[in-house]
Amino acid sequence: MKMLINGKPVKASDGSEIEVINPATHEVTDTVPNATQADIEDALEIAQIGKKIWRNTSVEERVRILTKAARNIEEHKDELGSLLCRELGRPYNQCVDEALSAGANFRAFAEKMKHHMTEILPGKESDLVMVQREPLGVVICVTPFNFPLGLYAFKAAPALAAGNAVIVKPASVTPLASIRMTELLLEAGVPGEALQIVTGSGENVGKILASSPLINAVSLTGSTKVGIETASHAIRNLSRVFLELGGNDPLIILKDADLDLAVSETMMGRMYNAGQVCCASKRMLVHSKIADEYIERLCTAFRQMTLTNPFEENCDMGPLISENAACRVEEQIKHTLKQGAVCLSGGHRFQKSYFEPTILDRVTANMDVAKDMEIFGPVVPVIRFDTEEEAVAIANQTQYGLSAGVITKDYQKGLKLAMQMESGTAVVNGCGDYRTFQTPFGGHKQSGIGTEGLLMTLDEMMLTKCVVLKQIL
Ligand SMILES: NC(=O)c1ccc[n+]([C@@H]2O[C@H](COP(=O)([O-])OP(=O)(O)OC[C@H]3O[C@@H](n4cnc5c(N)ncnc54)[C@H](O)[C@@H]3O)[C@@H](O)[C@H]2O)c1
Ligand SMILES: O=C[C@H](O)CS(=O)(=O)O
Repeated sequence: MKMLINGKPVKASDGSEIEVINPATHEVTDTVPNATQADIEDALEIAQIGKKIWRNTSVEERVRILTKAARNIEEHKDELGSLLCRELGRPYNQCVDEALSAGANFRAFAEKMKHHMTEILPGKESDLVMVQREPLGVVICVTPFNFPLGLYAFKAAPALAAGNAVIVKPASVTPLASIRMTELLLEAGVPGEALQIVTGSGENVGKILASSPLINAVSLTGSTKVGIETASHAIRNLSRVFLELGGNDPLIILKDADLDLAVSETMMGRMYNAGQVCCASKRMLVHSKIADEYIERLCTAFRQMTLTNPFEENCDMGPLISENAACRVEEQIKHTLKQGAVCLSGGHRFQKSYFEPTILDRVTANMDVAKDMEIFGPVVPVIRFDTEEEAVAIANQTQYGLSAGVITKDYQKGLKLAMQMESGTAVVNGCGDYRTFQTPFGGHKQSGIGTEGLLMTLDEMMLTKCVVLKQIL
C-alpha cells in the first residue's frame, strides 16, 4: 500500500519501503513507504492548505462528510477487519469489532459537533462577550500498533470534526488498515489536503512531525518513553501535546470476591489482544486466603483456551505482534523468576511469536514487575496481600496511573478502594480495561496528559477565543 499525501497514493521519494509482516505466519503481507524528510515536509506544506479549506467548510458539511465516512467504515468492516487481523494477529471477529467501533467514533463526534455552540456571556455594562471555538490548525495523530483503527478514530474523529487538518502516523508494524480507513474517509469527502497518512519509523517520521513548527498539536498513544520524547520536541514550538501512555495496572481481588468473576475479569483484562492492551490488568493483587483457589481456577481457564491462526473461528488468542515482542516477554519472565517468582503455568513462546498464557506466583512488592516493568503479553503476576492498606500501597507504588480494578462483594469497600487508587479509571467488580467512546479516558502520573473520549476531546482539539462586542446593548 502507499501513503496518502494530498489525496494521492504516493511512494517514498527515495523508493524505500518497510515490510509489514503477518505475525501469525511470518509472511510479508505487504509493504508501505518509508517516508523521507522531503515526503514529510510535503505533507506538512499540504496540511497548511488543508487547515484553511477544512476550517472554512461549514459545520453542517463537515458533519455530513464524517457521518458518511462512518457509514463507509462500517460497510467495509470485513475488509478492514481482515487487514487488521493479518497485520496485528488478533482474532478476526475482534478486528471487525474494532473497525465498527472506529466508525461509531466518527459518527459520535460528528453528532457532538452539531451541538457545539458559540456562547454569549454578559460583559461589562453594555458589552457582550462571544465565546467562540476555533480549530487548532494541524494535528498530528501518532498511533501504536495494538489498536490501530480504534485509536486512529479516538484522535482523528474529534480533530476533524473540530475543523483541523490531520496527519496520521500509524505504527510501522500495523499501517495497512489505517491506510485503508484513510481512503474511506477521503472517499466520503474529507479533502485530501485535510487528511493525510504518512508511514515510516517512529524515530524518523514521528520525530520530524512532532518537531515541526508547522503543526499545532500532537496526539500520541504509545509508550511513556516515546511520549516524553515526543513532548520534548513539540514543546519547543509550544505545540499542544496529548499523550495516552503505558501502564502497569493493578487488579485487587479481595477475600470476599466472587472467584468466578475474578477469573473471567482476569481472562478479559489480561488475555484480550494477547495482553497487548495499555489498560490491561498487569498486576493481580490477591488476598492470600483465596490466592491458591484463584490460581487453580485460572489454570483451568487457561487450559480451555485455543491459540491458533487468528482467522480461525475458534481462535481465542493469536500471536504477539512480532517475534521480538515475544522474546522481550520471555526475558521479562526470566528476570522475574530470577528475582524469586515461581512460574506455575506457561512461560514460553512458540512458533516464534505466540506466547503461552502464563501465571507467575510468589511475586513480591519489591520486584520490578510489581512496580514499573510493563509486560505487554499474556502474563498474570500474582502478588499476595493480607490487608487492604497493603494492597492499595502496592497498587499505587508505580510511576504509572492508567486504570485499576477491584473485585469484592462489598460495594462500599470497593468504592472506597477505587477512590484510593491513583489512576485515571477505577472499576469496581471488573478489570481496569473499560473504555467506551463516551468514557473520559486518560492516565494519571506517567500514563499520560489529556483525556480522550466524547466528553472532552472535541474541546481539547479547539482554541477558545473571546470576541468582545463593546457598547452593543
Ligand atoms: N494509554 C493508552 O491509551 C495506550 C493505548 C495503547 C498503547 N499504549 C502504550 O503503548 C505501548 C505499546 O505500543 P507501541 O509499542 O506501538 O508504542 P511505541 O511508543 O513504540 O510507539 C507508538 C507510536 O509512536 C511512534 N514512535 C516511536 N518512536 C517515536 C519517536 N521517537 N518519536 C515520535 N514517534 C515515535 C511509533 O512509530 C508508533 O506510531 C505500551 O506501552 C502501551 O501501554 C497506551
Ligand atoms: O491499548 C489501550 C487502548 O486504549 C485500548 S482501547 O482501544 O482504547 O480499547
